Amino acid sequence: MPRRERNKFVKRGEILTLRIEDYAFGGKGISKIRNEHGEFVVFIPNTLPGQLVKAQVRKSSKTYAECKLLEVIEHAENEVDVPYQDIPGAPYINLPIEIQHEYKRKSTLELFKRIGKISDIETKLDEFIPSPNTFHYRNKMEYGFSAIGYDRKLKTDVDEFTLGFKKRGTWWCAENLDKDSGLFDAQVEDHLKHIRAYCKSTGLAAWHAPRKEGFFRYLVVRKSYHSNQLLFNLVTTSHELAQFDLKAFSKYLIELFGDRVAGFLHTINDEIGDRTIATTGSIQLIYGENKIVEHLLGLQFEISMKSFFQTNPKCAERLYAKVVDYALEDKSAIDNSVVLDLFCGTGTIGQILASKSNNTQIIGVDIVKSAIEDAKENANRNGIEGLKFFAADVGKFLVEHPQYNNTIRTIILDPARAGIAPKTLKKIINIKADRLVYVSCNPATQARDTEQLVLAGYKLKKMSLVDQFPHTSHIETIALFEK
Ligand SMILES: C[S@@+](CC[C@H](N)C(=O)[O-])C[C@H]1O[C@@H](n2cnc3c(N)ncnc32)[C@H](O)[C@@H]1O
Repeated sequence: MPRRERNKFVKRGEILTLRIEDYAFGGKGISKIRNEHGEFVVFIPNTLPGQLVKAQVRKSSKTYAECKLLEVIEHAENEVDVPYQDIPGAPYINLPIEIQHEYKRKSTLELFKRIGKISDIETKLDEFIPSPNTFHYRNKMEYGFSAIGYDRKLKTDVDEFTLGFKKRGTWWCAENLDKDSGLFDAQVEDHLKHIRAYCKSTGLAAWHAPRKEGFFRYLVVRKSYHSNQLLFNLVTTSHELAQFDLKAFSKYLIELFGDRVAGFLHTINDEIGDRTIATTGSIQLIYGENKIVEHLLGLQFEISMKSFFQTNPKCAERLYAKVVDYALEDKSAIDNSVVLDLFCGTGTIGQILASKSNNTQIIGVDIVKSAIEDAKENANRNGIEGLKFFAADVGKFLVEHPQYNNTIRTIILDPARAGIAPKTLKKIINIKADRLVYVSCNPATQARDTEQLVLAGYKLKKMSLVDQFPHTSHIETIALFEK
């Protein structure tokens, strides 16, 4: 057996000090190590060109290494101060938004060239759409309780009742959020330290991730930009629930936020894994309503805790307007036709499209039951007819409904970050629609699917990029494919 060649540049686990030279898709900074053996590429997520960073080698091959960021030692020249607490969810908040846009535009197009094999992708770019709000744009935040905190001065873990976010690169310890992060609601985040003090004063423990025990797990908050109201969901384990007064906690929330509190829910989650919290466990309404209402492009949408809803609703209006523009570009393929809205969530896109077309029947499919229930209620509330919603896996749904093959002209696709499963994509291709309007929150999976769609005879006609998530590496894309 050939001996594995020793890496001449880095060792696994080694801690390096690196200057970031370039930016790759997904927020990976690129650094290069040069020595007598040549040049070696190192990727470090959440870093920016110009920064000097300390990073630890996680994986390495003959040609490149992947590192974990430990610390930014020197900031880049183009970074500016902002009056917010820095959090792992906003690694680029110090970078002027125009520069963020440029990095996102360039790296996304490169991805479509490399993975999607679209060599002339620049000519397909229709528009780069910025978010109307650069700060305070999110409508949902998930704060975690932790029995292990982090002392920034001492640079070490400490036993401390914590409420905030996981420290970057760790799963066992968190950092308190003491003030506004600039991403969500300033009042909620300025009061988070008071909520933490209230919970701590009960004597019940915060979740201890290594031991997998504790009472308080998460606090999830949803906000409506239309009503300015808030919906709270406290996630705890069940063991010491008798010692926690849920009604008193809802009163405390009302003391802090007054009539902004639309409702308070309690979720029991005894699972030991740190999985998505708002969607697991049994959920119970303690106070007020279990939903909030958001307005988008003149339509109303009720959103429950478990349903997917675009995180930046003001920017989602721009995203949806573009999706509908692409769909309506060939109105003959929409009016008096059946349109599939696959991965439809709460049915937002289908409803907006139906409200702007004539005699169109929209078939919405999503795997989350509560999202489909919300979609049906929303369509009723908005008085839009001609919509049918199904709670099902898209792949299974298409097998069970062969009547759509060869009869559909337009399909809207908006899958989750993992993208469309290859078998499901084949079924979608088999429908033989003329046009696909494909929305994605993960261009890497969309670029992968683009190659398959082109092989199946589709052409990428144009695409737009939407900055739904300022200060992160994420970008939303809308691609129009035609036969
Ligand atoms: C990015 S969201 C799109 C939601 C919607 N278009 C909107 O803008 O509100 C992706 C949706 O895909 C759904 N989903 C994920 N996997 C699925 C599957 N295999 N079959 C059906 N729906 C799925 C999720 O529940 C989620 O609502």
